[in-house]
Amino acid sequence: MTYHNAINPSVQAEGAVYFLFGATGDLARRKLFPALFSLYKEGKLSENFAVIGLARRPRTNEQFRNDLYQSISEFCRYKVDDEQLFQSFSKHFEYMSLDINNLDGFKELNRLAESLESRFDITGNRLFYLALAPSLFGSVSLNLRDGGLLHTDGWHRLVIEKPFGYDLQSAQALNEQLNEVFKEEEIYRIDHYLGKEMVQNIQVIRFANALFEPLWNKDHIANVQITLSETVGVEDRGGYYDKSGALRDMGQNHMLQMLTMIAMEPPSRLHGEAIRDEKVKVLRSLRSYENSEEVRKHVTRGQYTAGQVEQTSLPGYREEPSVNPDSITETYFAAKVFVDNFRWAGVPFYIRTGKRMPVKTTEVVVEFKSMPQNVLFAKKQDLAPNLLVIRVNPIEGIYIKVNAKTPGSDSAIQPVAMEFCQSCQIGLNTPEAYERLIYDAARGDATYFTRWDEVAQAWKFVDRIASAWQESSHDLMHYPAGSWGPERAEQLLKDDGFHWWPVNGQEEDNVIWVTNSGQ
Ligand SMILES: NC(=O)C1=CN([C@@H]2O[C@H](COP(=O)(O)OP(=O)(O)OC[C@H]3O[C@@H](n4cnc5c(N)ncnc54)[C@H](OP(=O)(O)O)[C@@H]3O)[C@@H](O)[C@H]2O)C=CC1
Ligand SMILES: O=C1O[C@H](COP(=O)(O)O)[C@@H](O)[C@H](O)[C@H]1O
Repeated sequence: MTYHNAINPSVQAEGAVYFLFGATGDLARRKLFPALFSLYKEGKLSENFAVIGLARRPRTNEQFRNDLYQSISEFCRYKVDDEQLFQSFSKHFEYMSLDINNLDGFKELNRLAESLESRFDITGNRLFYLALAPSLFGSVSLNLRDGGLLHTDGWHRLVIEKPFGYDLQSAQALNEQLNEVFKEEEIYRIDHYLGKEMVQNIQVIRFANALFEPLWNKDHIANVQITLSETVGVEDRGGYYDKSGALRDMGQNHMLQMLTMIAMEPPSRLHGEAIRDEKVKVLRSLRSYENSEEVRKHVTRGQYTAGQVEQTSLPGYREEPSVNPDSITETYFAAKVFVDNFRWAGVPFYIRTGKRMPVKTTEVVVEFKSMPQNVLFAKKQDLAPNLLVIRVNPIEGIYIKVNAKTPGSDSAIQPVAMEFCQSCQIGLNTPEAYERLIYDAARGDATYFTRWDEVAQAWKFVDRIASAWQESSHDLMHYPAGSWGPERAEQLLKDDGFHWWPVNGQEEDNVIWVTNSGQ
């Protein structure tokens, strides 16, 4: 079963020129070059492709290909052990120094693209990847049009990075700018979490298992917990992050997108648009907090102070060199969210994300409602609820927690966690999110990119919280680096009789593990 646009997953992407704006930047180096190399190595790129790296600083083609080599050696999941393979890959790469405000430069770029199209037998398909600050997106698209780069017979696609705006209003303005040049179906808005193996697997786990789907509703599910914790701090990204904060950086996009994957209805057809239609319905059903008091009741925010992670002493957020020393930006938030539809009425979705947490992990815990107390269990032992845990990162896999008789005892009951650890499989080398997403964009499959109406709905929800926070910062809590965030975030669940389940293998002592991980 596939949820792609009926595209054969084994096909090669059509020939195209990839215009990589921001080719000297961090994203290109750490993610995009390695992703292109993996696709090439796996035969997913045909020989009819060319990549033009674009940025202001001067680089010869030789220097650029050297950068490419360094980046792949350091960050790619495949080793560059075959020199001949790298040579045949890198000959598709050229570099041009271009300031995106220089229209004449775009005309020259068009000439370079035409010559590469003729050299590599490419029929006019052009993919423009903007690994640039979002403030440059509008100018680039206008100059692509005015520089004549869209006058070819093939398709034209624009891939853009996050963040898509700062709030609904700025996102709308950006979208209007892009729409002057590109149609919605030509715009591919990246949310790299949608390219992650286990995020895509959520649909299969849900819709391909009779064990789960019939129970996937308010009658059987007590709550859902989504955790995206990071050990890293803000480091040198303060210029961006201090204006953004955790809510905009992770909440508006990755967290709400994961929530939609958990909460959406089955799509009516196996088609990308049908899936995106269902996701946007979830976003429309999010209960908007009525006033600032409601926001404060349901959402907790925090900022890290100095502390320790893995025995290393770390500075507080305000001591980071790239951050304003009086900053009130949140590096953590946790929220209780409701999806007001028939399926989910009354079920809390608890979401949390933070920097400088004790572990790096992305996990979804689905907690099922408890069984009624049963006379069979004479000792009146509390039964642990069943859990389905979807592990997205760093371990990829799932486990379910059930109750079973403690071996050898008369009636004692013990939780048993049965795990399928996908990333522990020997020889399994899961594709990186960016590989899937570049490959999908090259094949015209926008399923795992965010559509404008999804982005707009997500901003509506987030703007309500952000505007309440703007009124006063007295609810900003502090937490030491290396902790799980403010105590108030625990209370959010305690008030409802729940608690955050331990993540990332930090399970309770009394659980029996049955796992394929070999541990
Ligand atoms: N880095 C990451 O892990 C992630 C990044 N992103 C997003 O990706 C985008 C790029 O991020 P990142 O690579 O980290 O940023 P960097 O600051 O590392 O790179 C920015 C790039 O833009 C180029 N550039 C800047 N101004 C111009 C201009 N006027 N004309 C032409 N090129 C220009 C720079 O090159 P030069 O100075 O030579 O012109 C450089 O190549 C951002 O939107 C970011 O939010 C999203 C998720 C993760
Ligand atoms: O988009 C972003 O994501 C990263 C975390 O991504 P992951 O794939 O490593 O989980 C986060 O560090 C960054 O602040 C944010 O902009």
